[in-house]
Amino acid sequence: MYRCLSPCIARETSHVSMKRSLSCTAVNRRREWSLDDPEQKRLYKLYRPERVTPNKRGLDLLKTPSLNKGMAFTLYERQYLGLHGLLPPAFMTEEQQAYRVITKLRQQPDDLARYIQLDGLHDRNEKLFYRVLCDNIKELMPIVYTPTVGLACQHFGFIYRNPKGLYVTLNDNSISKIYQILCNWPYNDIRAIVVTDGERILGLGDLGSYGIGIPVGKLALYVALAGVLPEWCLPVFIDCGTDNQKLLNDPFYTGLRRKRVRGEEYDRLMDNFMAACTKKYGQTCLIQFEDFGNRDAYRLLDRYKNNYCMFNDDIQGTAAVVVAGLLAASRITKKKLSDEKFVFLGAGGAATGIAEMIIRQMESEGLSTADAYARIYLVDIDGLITKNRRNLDPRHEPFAKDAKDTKDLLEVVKMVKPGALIGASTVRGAFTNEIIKYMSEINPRPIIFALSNPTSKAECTAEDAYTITRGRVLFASGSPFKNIEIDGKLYKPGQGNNAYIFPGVALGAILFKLKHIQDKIFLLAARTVAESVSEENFKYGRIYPRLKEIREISIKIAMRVAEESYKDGSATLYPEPEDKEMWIRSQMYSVEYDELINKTYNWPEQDMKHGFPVPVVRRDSMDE
Ligand SMILES: NC(=O)C1=CN([C@@H]2O[C@H](COP(=O)(O)OP(=O)(O)OC[C@H]3O[C@@H](n4cnc5c(N)ncnc54)[C@H](OP(=O)(O)O)[C@@H]3O)[C@@H](O)[C@H]2O)C=CC1
Ligand SMILES: CC(=O)C(=O)O
Ligand SMILES: [Mg+2]
Repeated sequence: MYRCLSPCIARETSHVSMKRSLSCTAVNRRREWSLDDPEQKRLYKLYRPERVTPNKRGLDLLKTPSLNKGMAFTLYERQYLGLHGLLPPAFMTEEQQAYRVITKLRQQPDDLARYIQLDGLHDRNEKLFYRVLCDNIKELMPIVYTPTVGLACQHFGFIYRNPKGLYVTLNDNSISKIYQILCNWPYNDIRAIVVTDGERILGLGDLGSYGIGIPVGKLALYVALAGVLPEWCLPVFIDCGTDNQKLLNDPFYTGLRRKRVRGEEYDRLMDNFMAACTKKYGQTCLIQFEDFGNRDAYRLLDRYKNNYCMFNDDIQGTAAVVVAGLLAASRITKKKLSDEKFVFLGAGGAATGIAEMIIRQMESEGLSTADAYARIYLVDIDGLITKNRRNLDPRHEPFAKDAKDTKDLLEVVKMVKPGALIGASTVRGAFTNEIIKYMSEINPRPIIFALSNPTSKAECTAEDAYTITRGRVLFASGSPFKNIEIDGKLYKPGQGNNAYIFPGVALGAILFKLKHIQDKIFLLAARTVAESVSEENFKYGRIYPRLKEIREISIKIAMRVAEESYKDGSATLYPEPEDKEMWIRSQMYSVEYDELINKTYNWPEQDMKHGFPVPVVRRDSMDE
């Protein structure tokens, strides 16, 4: 029985490093791992990974980022693996290397230079890249993710060095052609894809193929914030053209130089892509949709969500993180969500997704659906969404109000008197000082979320929100803001970003092999994040946990995903792990270098050349 399970759980690492990763760091604070414990030994044998010694040597090994350790290769490894003399004679531990990297990063002139340095490290030495990222998540998340990733995407043609994902274009519009492209990726056991067509990159609009930086950044967080193995991850850009004339004129542009295709041809490309991915990687390969334009985001989610293991992060992930923040805030305001009124600036994928999840939460608190809709006001580029509006999007219909048409946000806020004002509009500074002041006059603890990314698109700054309300605001922003001191009190603004949600949901979906991801999973994730907000966080006016806690939160989310998904039959990993936490932890990526040589293995004669073993794949003797 255990044997038949192994293909779905095999992973490329040594059992030595697995033992180390299980016993190391915060990952295992609650339960000490020991093979002396018969139950743990049983689980270890059940879930143990394949033992692989790399079949690479010499320069080839140094140029393989997943195996390269640079000057951390020991003398023994240098001799056995044909590296002797190829490296400077000194040795450096991974820790020393990480210190060298962070020191250099801090000396870079700006964030784009830091992004380029980290990108180069990612290309050369994967473990060290993740080690530095994990050890300095608060400092480096703004580099590999918003806001700097937005800047990197804008300059992508100029800074491009090495491919980090796959490009599927209109010229490959058949299942077999896309399948062939997938076969060109160096890893076969892909379990998670993040895909974009680049039409709405953060709040920066259509960046065409320069948008590939977003899937790359999101997947870096899969690894850093949820311990998903890098070799399971695949960033994909779907190139169907761009309507950004500046890019079409850009000599460095990396994508198809044509206007975006819409309609049937676009849909066929997306359908073929989904079919090719599942044909190659199986029905449980997770596909996260990221930064699609407004006209496609919801449409594609509705089209695929029941047939594939997929979700739209901007709609569902964002909804969950905002509801988490609102639930945490309700512990301070002492008001349930169903007691509040909400005004949204923006009515696109993010805002509508959030509004719909708030409705679900209000219903669970006992409010009728109609009453719940009545409490939410949406304002988009054409103003307040009212019943007078022609060609109303069916999704917006239940939110439309019997009210006067206006494009003036202050007027809407004065009319509604909301407890919470939420921005997902990409309009910098739309929450004017006057609006923030009014919010603080009508609420003892006004809730103001400026979610638009990157920082340059935020509806207001943290400084304005805290200063104008004299620190009473319950504030969150999509991109990070610096701490603020008012009247001698320190405020640490929280980041209302889907990065609290998607890594954990993905971890659960991947490890428990979900067929599809139901909406309720995101509400569970929201509650899990909200429960993780401590009184200590509140002390600094923050309604989200610290970024460095996300890895543990991801495990909790993954456990709840599993529990829920076994109940409704969407989890397909069998036998069902009894101890789900142990199973999750045992599968997570360790940033510590693996030992590349199996010292206990008795090398047979035919595997020896010049007195050294030729590294080959071997099963570890523990199984025998
Ligand atoms: N913090 C987080 O985790 C996340 C943040 N975001 C950010 O939220 C923003 C929006 O994302 P998303 O909803 O997916 O994008 P969409 O393009 O789907 O929606 C943008 C919305 O803003 C509206 N809008 C544009 N200009 C104005 C204006 N001048 N006044 C009022 N409304 C306006 C648009 O109206 P219309 O449709 O009429 O043009 C549309 O409803 C982005 O900046 C994105 O980076 C997104 C996901 C997660
Ligand atoms: C955070 C994110 O997903 C966005 O801004 O699009
Ligand atoms: Mg996004």
